Amino acid sequence: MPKARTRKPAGPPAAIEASGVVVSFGGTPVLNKVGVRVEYGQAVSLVGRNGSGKSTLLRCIGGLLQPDSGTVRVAGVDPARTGPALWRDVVMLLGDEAWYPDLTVIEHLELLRAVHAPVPDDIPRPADLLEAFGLTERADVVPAVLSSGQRQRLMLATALCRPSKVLMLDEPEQRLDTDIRPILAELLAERVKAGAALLLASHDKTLIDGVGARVRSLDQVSE
Ligand SMILES: Nc1ncnc2c1ncn2[C@@H]1O[C@H](COP(=O)(O)OP(=O)(O)OP(=O)(O)O)[C@@H](O)[C@H]1O
Repeated sequence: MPKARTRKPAGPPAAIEASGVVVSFGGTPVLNKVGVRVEYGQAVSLVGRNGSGKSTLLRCIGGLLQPDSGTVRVAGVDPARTGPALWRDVVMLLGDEAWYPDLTVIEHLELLRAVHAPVPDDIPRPADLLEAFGLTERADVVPAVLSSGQRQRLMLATALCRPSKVLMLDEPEQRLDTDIRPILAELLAERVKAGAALLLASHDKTLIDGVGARVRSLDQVSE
């Protein structure tokens, strides 16, 4: 009698898994069967020339864009079809800024911490994050009066002041002075060390090396 084939039990789902992703805009292909996988405790950076589809892939993984075909899973679920429970553990900085015009810089961080309470001790406190990002002097102003680089720093502080298991950041180094980049890398590396999955779209060597990211090129797959 033939032996019954034993199937290897499936392990826990990856933090991020995209496979065979196809996206076209107006008939022009942008992503042609692209995939990426990020485990918890890992960092991956998407690289590729301008227009190679890095932001488009991030938007698919963030559930903001439905691919023409292919599979996207975040923590094992389809991000386009899931409820709020998944998003509580996910930080996405995909380019769109959104502020409460009547809340100060530090109040934005305090609000996020209150929503995510109880916040574990390994998550940096608002005052420490403002200091790390050089915003201490700006703690009590509203975002509208910040420079664009200061708003980018605040955006990053909001991403890091709350617990998360998955972080997706599109060019987080944009508009940052070079002296802030190693600080950002260190803060992100701490999150990865604590078990979070980090998916970047970035060519910044300080950031890629600082977080120990594996590089995933989108050029190779589109050529
Ligand atoms: N909503 C849209 N409608 C039409 N075309 C789009 C749309 N979004 C992106 N594209 C096109 O898809 C291609 C990939 O864009 P995407 O922003 O994903 O590239 P990228 O690799 O992130 O580029 P960059 O390095 O310049 O940030 C580009 O040609 C862009 O013009």
